[in-house]
Amino acid sequence: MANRESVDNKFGRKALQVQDAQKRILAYAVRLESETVPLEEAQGRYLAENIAATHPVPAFNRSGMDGYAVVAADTENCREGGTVWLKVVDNIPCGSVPSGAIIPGTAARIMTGAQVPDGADAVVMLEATETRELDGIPHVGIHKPIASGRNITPRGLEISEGESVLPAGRKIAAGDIAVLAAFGIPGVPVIRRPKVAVFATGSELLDVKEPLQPGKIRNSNSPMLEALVREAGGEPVMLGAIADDLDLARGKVQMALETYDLVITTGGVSVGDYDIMGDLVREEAGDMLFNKVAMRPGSVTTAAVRGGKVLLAFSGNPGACFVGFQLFARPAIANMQGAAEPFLPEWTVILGADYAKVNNYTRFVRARLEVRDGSVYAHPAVIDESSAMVTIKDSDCLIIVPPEERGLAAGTKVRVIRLP
Ligand SMILES: Nc1nc2c(c(=O)[nH]1)N[C@H]1C(S)=C(S)[C@@H](COP(=O)(O)OP(=O)(O)OC[C@H]3O[C@@H](n4cnc5c(N)ncnc54)[C@H](O)[C@@H]3O)O[C@H]1N2
Ligand code: MOO
Ligand SMILES: [Mg+2]
Repeated sequence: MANRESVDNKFGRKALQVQDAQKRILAYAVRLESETVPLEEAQGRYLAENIAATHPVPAFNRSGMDGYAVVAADTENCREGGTVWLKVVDNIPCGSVPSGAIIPGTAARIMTGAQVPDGADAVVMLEATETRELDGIPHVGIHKPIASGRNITPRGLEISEGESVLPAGRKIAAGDIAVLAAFGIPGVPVIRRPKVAVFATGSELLDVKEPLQPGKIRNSNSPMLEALVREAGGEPVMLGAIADDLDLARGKVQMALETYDLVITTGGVSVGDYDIMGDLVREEAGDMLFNKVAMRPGSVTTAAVRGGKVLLAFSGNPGACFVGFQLFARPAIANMQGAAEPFLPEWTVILGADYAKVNNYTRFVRARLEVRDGSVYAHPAVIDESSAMVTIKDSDCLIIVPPEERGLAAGTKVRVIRLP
């Protein structure tokens, strides 16, 4: 009788919608602690705190040209084609400060990026000037009037002191690095990378170094997951592959959940005789978040929580494992790093070829994006089965095919998840 019940339980899975499954995971895959990393190691990390400008940018009125800082009103007098001669009273290379203010009738030679002296309100570029000495004193000749403000970037134009510039949860890219450097932040507060344990189950699995044997395959999912974890900002901890043995898997899962922040497995989540991961999660039903999702591939994706840690058990089928990672593990790893937006971006694009498969579950079809005549097309992979491995490498998006569709014609607008 007990046996009968467990069989019913195994087959009678209730499918959750993808978004509900994601919500359940994110409720447990929460932000980790922060740490400080050197600026040169901050790229790709997520900011732990809001960063405010420590000074205005620019911090002083800055010359945008090599030339002469002048009082613009002085140049009015050359409107009729004449030349105005101004006494050069200062020389301001970049990195220096003016020795005094500019008064009408005087000018300062100034280089791009240097601080504009008080009193000056325009910089005339060198090419529009001539120089000569009058009574042994250098003078600059200007032939055309210049408007007040020309070639000067005023203090605080880009940002004022104290203004918020980088919000917490932002993924640090090159432009952010520039901002952090400019504001003198050599140690950047970021959320630590989650340690993500990965192991595969399957008595058919060989290591990459082993020769192929009859009936066996090399474990390609583990190295793929390792790369995906790293791409998502996690620190992969590779725990190898184990045979389809329930006790072995139980021990491994327990150790991994105690030691690491997140555990990902691949294989053995369906209803087959050796699908031990499914059995393992069902053993302690209270911990299960779900064991079926209304999606293809990866409908058998299973998730559990133990001691506050999340276990994501993906299908062994490579396509399902890949899609499962993108939909569930990537947002979990991003959320644990405090990402403001843990989900991959969705775009609306044009379907590049007919897609005839119909399904009562939402399909996530691996596809390749192409820009043609300024429009973006998504071309579904010819072989997109859950079990197909080789075409994963050709996909840079997943087309979302809703369940009610009766097949989609080329030219239809479709939503895609843009892969990194
Ligand atoms: N009677 C039913 N059979 C199956 C169902 C079902 O609902 N009823 N679901 C099918 C679907 S859908 C999928 S997806 C798979 C899920 O299989 P498992 O998650 O149990 O994975 P395995 O049985 O371990 O392996 C499936 C397939 O993938 C290969 N594999 C496994 N691990 C790896 C790895 N690390 N690297 C590369 N390839 C791997 C394995 O050799 C199998 O070919 O179940 C269907 N069956
Ligand atoms: O879970 Mo399976 O991948 O739907 O084909
Ligand atoms: Mg199986």
